[in-house]
Amino acid sequence: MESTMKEIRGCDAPCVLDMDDAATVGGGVEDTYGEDRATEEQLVTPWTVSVASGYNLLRDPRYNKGLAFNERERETHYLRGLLPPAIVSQELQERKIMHNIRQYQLPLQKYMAMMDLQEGNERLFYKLLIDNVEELLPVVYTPTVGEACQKYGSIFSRPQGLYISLKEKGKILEVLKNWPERSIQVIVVTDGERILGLGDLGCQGMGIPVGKLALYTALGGLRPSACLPITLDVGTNNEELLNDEFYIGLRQKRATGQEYADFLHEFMTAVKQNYGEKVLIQFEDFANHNAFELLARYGTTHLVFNDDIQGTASVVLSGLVAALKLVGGTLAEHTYLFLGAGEAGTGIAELIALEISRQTKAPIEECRKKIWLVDSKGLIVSSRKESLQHFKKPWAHEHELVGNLLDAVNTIKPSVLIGTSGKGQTFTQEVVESISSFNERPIILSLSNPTSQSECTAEQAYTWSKVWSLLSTTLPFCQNLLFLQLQCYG
Ligand SMILES: O=C([O-])CC(=O)C(=O)O
Ligand SMILES: [Mg+2]
Repeated sequence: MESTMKEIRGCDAPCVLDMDDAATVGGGVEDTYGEDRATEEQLVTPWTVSVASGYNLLRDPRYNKGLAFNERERETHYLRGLLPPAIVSQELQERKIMHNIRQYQLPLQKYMAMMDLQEGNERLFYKLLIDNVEELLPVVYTPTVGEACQKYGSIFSRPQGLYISLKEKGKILEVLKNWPERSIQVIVVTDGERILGLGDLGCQGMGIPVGKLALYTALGGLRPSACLPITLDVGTNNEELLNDEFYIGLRQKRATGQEYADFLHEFMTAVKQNYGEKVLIQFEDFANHNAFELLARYGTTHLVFNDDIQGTASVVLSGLVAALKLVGGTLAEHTYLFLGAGEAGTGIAELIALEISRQTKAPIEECRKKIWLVDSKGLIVSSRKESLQHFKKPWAHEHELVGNLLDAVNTIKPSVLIGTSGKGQTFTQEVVESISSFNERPIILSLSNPTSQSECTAEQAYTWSKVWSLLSTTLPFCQNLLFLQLQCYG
């Protein structure tokens, strides 16, 4: 200690840090943290254990209660004078904020108000979300979160979550240690390359892990402090963002190949080192070309889950099982046609096939034949097999080439039509009329989101089909299904 202090202070006589000594350095004001002794080379780290009180307590979202602090709390936590005299219960504060939020015309304004609340008074934020889930879920998550991510740079005020960029290569473990919480149970991580149906939003994808974890707390009961939203910034290929003066991420093209793999590997290793074996790492909104590979690569060494491949699939399968109670028949008796053969499409298709196989005891290869997928080049058929990405190959059945969705509907004659294409307005009137012409009760799931990317709206499907009992839903509107998904985590 003596020699360290001597070095730091650069004095000849032995120096020991004691209170008298501390009081004299820096001109009479006590140098509690040794700041006067810090040099460029050797910073002083003020390790302390502190109890939040007074001004700091009001600015700590985890403990702040706003005007709900009672007289006794105001006294014991040094809050006198820092708050106006009125004591306002949490219930009344909730009513006031809901009233204010309802005044906003634009969903994005409501989103910003909710994020402000999360950053200012976490308990009130979750109370609002839990008590008004139908109204606020589409604000905090899809569809509004999509627009928020697109404009994240412009609306950015305070950082949420942990940003790990290529600049932190070689130091990811240190970055994780900067996060204030130690007992993390769930990490939702994105690299921002496929944000909902909106594509590459780079670093601005942070809205997704933040929003999703807010739902896990509100609906799944996870402690907020156990949740860690992370965005890996490996660059972006979105030219508009690269040229946007308000963009908050690295201004470079995406890292690919070995550089990307090494960065991800460092991240995965550091997470396990810092939080242990049991931390759940949820991959969210990675592009197809990385999502399947990451899940396969880390499936045996880490507790991993890909929401877009596995989460959406479990929600949709539960939706179908519920729908069959209305529509009739077993899963095996239906024929499925997907528009979109990416993570969501192939993930759902595989889970349906697995469930049919479980129910009928038929081999999975046979069960897959009930399911057809259309991608941007048309129906996936065996003659296209060579050129298909690996995750599409199991769906290349024997059939002649079919170039578009309408022709595929007319030849395959599905009873279930599922949209996972990320392309808006692709379930056209003709498509809906066609499927309704040979099904008394077709099931139409238009899952792409946000709403601008939905294959059709529920209203369009009902209007065009003229079938009273048609079951139609779009992802932003099927919150009851999302709730089921959350229960799986909870
Ligand atoms: O968050 C959802 O429910 C849907 C989703 O993962 C996506 O579209 O990427
Ligand atoms: Mg997703």
